[in-house]
Order: sequence, then C-alpha cells, then structure tokens
Amino acid sequence: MRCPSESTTTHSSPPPPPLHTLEVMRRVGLNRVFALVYTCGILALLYHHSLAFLHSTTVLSFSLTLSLLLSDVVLAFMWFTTLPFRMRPIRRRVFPENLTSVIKESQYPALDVFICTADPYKEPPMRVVNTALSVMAYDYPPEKVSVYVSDDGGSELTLFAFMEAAKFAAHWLPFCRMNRIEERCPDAYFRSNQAGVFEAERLKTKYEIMKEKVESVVDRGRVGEECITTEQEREAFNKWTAGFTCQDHPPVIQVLLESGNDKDEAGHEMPNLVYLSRQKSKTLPHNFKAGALNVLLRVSATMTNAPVVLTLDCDMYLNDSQTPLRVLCYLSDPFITPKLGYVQFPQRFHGINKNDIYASELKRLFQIHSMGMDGLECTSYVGTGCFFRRRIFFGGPATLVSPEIPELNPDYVVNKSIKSHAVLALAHQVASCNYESHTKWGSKMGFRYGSLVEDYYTGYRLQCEGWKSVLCHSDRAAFLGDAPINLDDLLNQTKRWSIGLLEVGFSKYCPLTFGTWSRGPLMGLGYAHYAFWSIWSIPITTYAFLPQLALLNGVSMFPKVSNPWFYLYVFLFVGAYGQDCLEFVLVGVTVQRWWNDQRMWMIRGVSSYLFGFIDFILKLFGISASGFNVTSKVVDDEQSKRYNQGIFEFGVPSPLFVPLATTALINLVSFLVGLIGVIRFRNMEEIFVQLFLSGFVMVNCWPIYEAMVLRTDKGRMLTKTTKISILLALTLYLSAALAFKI
Ligand SMILES: O=c1ccn([C@@H]2O[C@H](COP(=O)(O)OP(=O)(O)O[C@H]3O[C@H](CO)[C@@H](O)[C@H](O)[C@H]3O)[C@@H](O)[C@H]2O)c(=O)[nH]1
Ligand SMILES: [Mn+2]
Repeated sequence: MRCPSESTTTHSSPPPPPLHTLEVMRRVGLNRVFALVYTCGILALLYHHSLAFLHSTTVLSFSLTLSLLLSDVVLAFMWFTTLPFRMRPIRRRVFPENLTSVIKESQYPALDVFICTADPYKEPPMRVVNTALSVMAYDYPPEKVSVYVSDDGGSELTLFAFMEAAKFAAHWLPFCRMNRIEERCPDAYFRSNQAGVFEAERLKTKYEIMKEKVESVVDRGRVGEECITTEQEREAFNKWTAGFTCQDHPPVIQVLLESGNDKDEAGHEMPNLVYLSRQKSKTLPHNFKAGALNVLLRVSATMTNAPVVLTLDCDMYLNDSQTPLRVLCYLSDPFITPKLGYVQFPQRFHGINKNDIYASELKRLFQIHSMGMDGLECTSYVGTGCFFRRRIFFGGPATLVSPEIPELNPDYVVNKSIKSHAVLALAHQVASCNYESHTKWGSKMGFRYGSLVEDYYTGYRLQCEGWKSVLCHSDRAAFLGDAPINLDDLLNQTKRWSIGLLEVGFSKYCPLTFGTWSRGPLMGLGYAHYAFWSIWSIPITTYAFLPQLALLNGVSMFPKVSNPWFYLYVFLFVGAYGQDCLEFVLVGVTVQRWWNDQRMWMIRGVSSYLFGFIDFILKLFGISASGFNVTSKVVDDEQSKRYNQGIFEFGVPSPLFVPLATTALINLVSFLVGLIGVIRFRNMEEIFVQLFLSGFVMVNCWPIYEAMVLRTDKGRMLTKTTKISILLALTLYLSAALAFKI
C-alpha cells in the first residue's frame, strides 16, 4: 500500500501514468542546519538572561530582566513550533489528464457541496448565489453534483435569490459547457472580457435582470407579492410567519432543482440544488458554523449521501473548473492510503491591493506553513475549499462510529427522490435544533464543537484519530474569496481566530500533549503553533513599550554595541527576519508584500492577539461571551477606493486602534528623546538597541501617523481615538517614570 507522500512514479512496472507526484523542497537540508544553529543562539540568549536575572540587585533590574526573559521564552517557543513547517516542506502536482486510465466518468463518485451563509446584509445573497452557480457549473457529471446552501440568517431574501439562481442556472450551465468558459462564476465572468463568445450578451442581460431583481428585494428587506410567480414559491415563503426570527424559527428545506427532473435549456440534467435553514431556538446553542455544517452533513445524507463532501464559505467561488478532477487524482488512486481523509486547497483571494497592505493573503498560514504540514501528511483544514471523504466524520479509519439512525451511515444508499415525502420528513427531523442532544455530533461525529475556529479544530481532531490529508496547490487558484478590506474587520477576524485557537490550546485536546501523543511531536508542535498563536502578543507588546519607556527614563536594557552579546542579538534578529523574508520570496511574494506582512504581524500583536488573549481569559471566568461575528463582505465604494490606493482604513471607533496609536506615540517620543540624547551626550553605544527598536517600530507605524495627523479623508483616525491614545500614552509614561524611580 502506498502512502500519499510517495511518488506514484515509483510504482511497479510498467508504470501507469502518474496521477500525482510530490517533490521535497530543496531547502530542507539548509533549514535543518539553520535550525540547529539558531537553537544554539536561542539557548545562549536564555543563558544570558538567566545570568542577568540571578545577578540582578534592584527591583527594577529584576523586573526588567524578568520581562525580557518571559518575552524571549515566548519568542523561542513560537520559533520552536515553526520547526515542523521547515523540516519537510513539499510541493505536489496532479495530472487529471491521466485519470482516464484508472476511472471512467460514469464511476466518478457523487459530490455534495456545502455552502454556508449567515447574514443577508453582511453576505449579500448575490455573492452566495454566484458561489453556488460557479460550483454547479463544474466539469463534472451534473447528475452527480448536489449543492446544499445553509442559511444561518434564516432569510427569505436568500431563499428568493436562490429561486432566481435556479432559473438562471438552466441558461448558465449549458452556456459554460458549450463555450468552454473557464470562469464559471457569472459575476467574475461578466466583469471580464467576453469578446467573441457566442450568446454572451444574451446571458449577460439575463444575469443583470436577475441581479436587479434580487438586489431590489434585498434593499426592500422583504419578498413582495409581485416577486412570487408560482404556488410552490408562495408555499415556501409562507413559512416566514410573524414569529419567525433568525434566532428562533422552524427548519426550512426547499428543493430548488432536482437532478433527473429538472433539465437545462439544452435538455441536459442539472445538479440538485437545496436551500436549507436549520431550526433555531434561543434557548439552545447552535454552535455557529460547525453546527450548520453538521446539519448539512445530516440533511445531505438523507437526500443524496455522496461519498465526497466539499465545504465552501459563501464568498469562495470556483475559479478552476477542473478542481474536482484534481481531487479525484488522489481519491480515486487505487494505491493511495485508505487513511487519506481530505484534500485541502489553499485559501486564495481576489481584489487584494498591489502590496497587500493588510497581509490578507496570509501566505504564511495558507501556503508556507501548509506546505510544511503537508510534508508530514497533516495539513490543516482551513474551513473552505476542502474535499472530505464522508466517512471521515464517523470515527477513525479503523473504528466506525455509527450514527443514531441508519440513514445517516456514510455507506447508506438513498434510492428515493429528494422531493419525496419520506425523504423530506427525515430531512426536517435531522435539521431540528434538539436533534443533537444526547448524540455524538460535535464530539465524536461530524464537525467538532468547542472552538470558534471549527475548521482548525475539526481538522486537528481528525488528524488525531489517524486520518491523513493532502494540500492540493495549483497555479490557477481553485477558489477565490473575499478578504476583508477594512482594518477593523480584519483585526476583529484575527481576534475571533485567536480566541478560538486558545480554546483548543487550553482544552484537554491541547496539541502539545494530546496531539503529540496521538500523532507524534512534529504534528503536535505544528498545531500548537496556531493554538498559541495569540501569545505572540506577549513579546510584541513588551518590545513595543518596555525598551522605549526605559529609554525615556534613561535606563539602558540591552548590551552595548561593543559587548559580544550584542552580536547575538543581531544574529537572532537578522536570522529570524531573513529566513522569514526568504521563505516569502521563494513562494513568489515580493519583498514589499513581505514587509507589509511583518508590519501586520506587529499590528495584530498589540491589537487582535492581545485583545483575543484577554477576551479568552475573561471568557474563562465567564465575564465575556464572544460569538462568531461574521466578517462583512459588503464593499463600500469610498473604502474600496482608498484600499486600492493602498491607504489604511481607521475611520471607525474601534478599541482595537487604541493600542496601535499608543504604540505609535510612545515610539515616536522615545526615538526623538533618544536621538537628542545621542546628539547631546554621545552615548549611542548603550542605547543603540533601544533606539533601533523605537526607530524600527516607528517606520512600521508610518500609516498610523498619517492617519492621526496628515489625512483628512473619512478613513483617518477618529480624533476621539487619538485623544484616548494620548491619554493612555501619558499614563504609561508617568507610571513608568514612577516605576523606574523605585
Ligand atoms: O454562525 C455562523 C457563522 C458563520 N457561518 C459561515 O461561516 C463562513 C465563514 O465566516 P466568515 O465571517 O467569512 O469568517 P472568516 O474568518 O473569514 O472565515 C475563516 O475562519 C472561519 C473560522 O473562524 C472558518 O469557518 C472559515 O471557513 C474561514 O474561511 C461564512 O460563509 C459564514 O456564512 C455560518 O454558517 N454560521
Ligand atoms: Mn471569510
């Protein structure tokens, strides 16, 4: 039996054409040597701190060294947890053109696609519709595809949009097929150049009419009588009775297209399309997206029970119509390990500005680190663009955990129409909000509950059960999604992730212990890197304030330039930054984008990570209860214009901006005071490191100074935020002045 990591070309003779290959990155050897050298550097630094700590004579020097020691221990820990990403990074290739040698089209497995949406105002229904239409138009036998849309917003507006989409699909699908359109998302297609394509104009008009209709219904906030054309539609909308709210309503399941029954305008079969809004009750927890996905798993089991399942966020439209064939290269490889549980495509985004000022591409997370984890066969699930074997949700590879009713078993064969009374009755039953009580859903079955990052957590738990995974990286992005284009949204998203990750880190499933025990230390460390992502805030916040406050009080904290320990600092700094930059450049990212990424790392450090960390602790004590705050996908024209010009957006009152502005102020003042000191007393040697740190942070803070003083547009920092920050900076300065005098 061959593992997914082994190249198919090594197989017995005569070798069949390969379905997939992999190549270990050439830098592995260098990475390992560097890791060894860098570890020695870190140990030396910790030794240096320990000596200073033992020899500290005053309360001040004691607390300063303790802070540095703590920060550097955290930095060392975070560095150490990146080792798994660097030990065996790999790059894979697939050859869908060779599929015919192992599988006929009629044998392709059926595919259930899950699309989640949660709020028609933050996630415009037209966006969700575009995602659904793009996957319905896959290069895959349409009768094998079923698209299920889960609407946690329980909105008739979304249902209306999908009724319109079902009608439009009858034209769109044959149009894509006949013209071999590569861009299967209508919105993206009509924004691009369609010159010379037969009937493109006719389709565009149809699309525009649908769009206008849906958008006007969304603007009005309700589906008017004039929009309802059939009795069937009326019956569906009648479910929105007076007491129907998004937090309290019965399940709504509407079959909009049934394969076998509904044909497109060329007479071909269409995929199934099902709208689903699970039952909600204010008194029962609904477990956010994980809860929605589990209902999708069950409802789809009662209707089609496809052996392969794809999860998609509502904004992640299909960009490469061959994607499912690429997945088949793994899933239908007769030699692949039966433990292969999922094939993940990296998250990629459209509409990112030239230099990616907010580092929204998250290259490190979605590509660099994922390639490393892929080498260990345990790349994580990132919530969207992931194809699972349905079996994976029912226990480890060797132990099937049976669901409560046989119809939910992964190998159960459905042989009734999805519109039949029996199927619909069962579907409604499994979509009810108390269905899960006293079952294993969320703990041993399905997507796992207990973390706001259900994707990371579920992937990790599946890995611990023994499942393996593959990262499928293609040049043309498989899916493209929206990245937040406003700083507040982005920081709030990172904050939500930080909380969710800590929930895993501090649970009994902590990757350092449980993960290491189940799948070995490397996987444990790799997952721990993310579980403890937000403790970056400890060193980042310390280094953003402490040396600067010390400098303002004339206290030197680091070795002089002439001291040999100084060179250790230089090595550690240049080594870490240099390696990071090199890794970005090697995956084709420009240095400018890397620079912006490290800036965002600092920004997140003093805002999202810090706030997430604090929120998590408050949550532990039951003081706060943060939920899944959906990221807005609505684009404001003015904001989008500023974003495209590469200008930061600070124009909303957000507590997350206060520490940013405070950091900017303290560093500016300390740099100036330090510089004056150097000019007047020529004591550069002693304070060089502190001066350098202030200057470095200052350069990174440039957009913040601009937003505070130089800009006049609506995205500038609110005066209130600036005032609060000045007050906070003054308080910090005065308390430090007092502390340094003790
Ligand atoms: O109660 C909820 C909350 C969210 N969603 C859906 O979850 C998806 C992701 O939400 P979004 O606000 O876009 O969050 P992001 O932070 O951008 O998403 C990333 O992080 C999430 C975990 O925090 C993962 O679920 C996502 O797949 C991953 O792309 C969207 O389609 C939502 O409609 C639900 O279905 N129900
Ligand atoms: Mn998103």
